[in-house]
Amino acid sequence: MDLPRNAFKAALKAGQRQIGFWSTLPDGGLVELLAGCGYDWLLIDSEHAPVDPRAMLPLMQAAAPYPTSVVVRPGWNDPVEIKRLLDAGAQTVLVPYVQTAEEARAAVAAVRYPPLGIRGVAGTTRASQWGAIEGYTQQANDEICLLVQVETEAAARNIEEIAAIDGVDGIFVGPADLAASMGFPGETGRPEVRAAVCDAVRRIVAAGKPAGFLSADQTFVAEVAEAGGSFLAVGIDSVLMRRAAVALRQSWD
Ligand SMILES: O=C(O)C(=O)C[C@H](O)[C@@H](O)CO
Repeated sequence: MDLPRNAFKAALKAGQRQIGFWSTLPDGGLVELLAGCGYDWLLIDSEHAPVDPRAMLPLMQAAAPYPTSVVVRPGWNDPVEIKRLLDAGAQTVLVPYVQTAEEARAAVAAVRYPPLGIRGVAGTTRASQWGAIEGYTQQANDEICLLVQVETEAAARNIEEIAAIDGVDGIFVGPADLAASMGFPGETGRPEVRAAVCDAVRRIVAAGKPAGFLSADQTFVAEVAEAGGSFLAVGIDSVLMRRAAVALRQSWD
């Protein structure tokens, strides 16, 4: 059996825009539904969702039959958590709250086997199809895609240094945390925040790395696309569900 090719990593490298969706409600049926909706990538969140690596596994399995690339977000830049997600079969990881080149380097080390990194080597895991993928340990680094999240003013100041780290395959700008760090918690729509996000995206692209973003506000996503953003999550399950449910109820007032 061959190591599955990481279509998302290849698309980013080729400069192809990837439209994604954000999954925060940890239910296999819902993830399966979303995986079949035609998005290029589906983020399964564990930073802000009650999902540990054990709970992540059935969610990844639910998405696996569909032509969407699964991106998992661990709770933190933690090599132990990242290792367990990779062993469970994740190939693309979005690491939150990376603020410096040193933290980016640590994230790279967490996803790579030695001698390039510190990922622990297991004899057999789901990632290697329980050993059916010959040479998994030798090839795995090539197909793992590491995305890091820049989401504070300090991190934004360090974009060029973070982008220069070999092994960082893309940089995602988190608008909610960036807004909070700028002193505007909960106000991602403010002009200052939008300008800061677009400036970060332009600098990431100028530094030679793909830039990512998430918003349920399509105008904001369009601004970020115009600034050069290429992996763009355009919706969040909980937001979509609540908006639709409230609108339906209101249609009966
Ligand atoms: O800072 C952000 O924005 C993100 O990191 C994304 C959020 O975590 C996501 O849950 C949407 O609010």
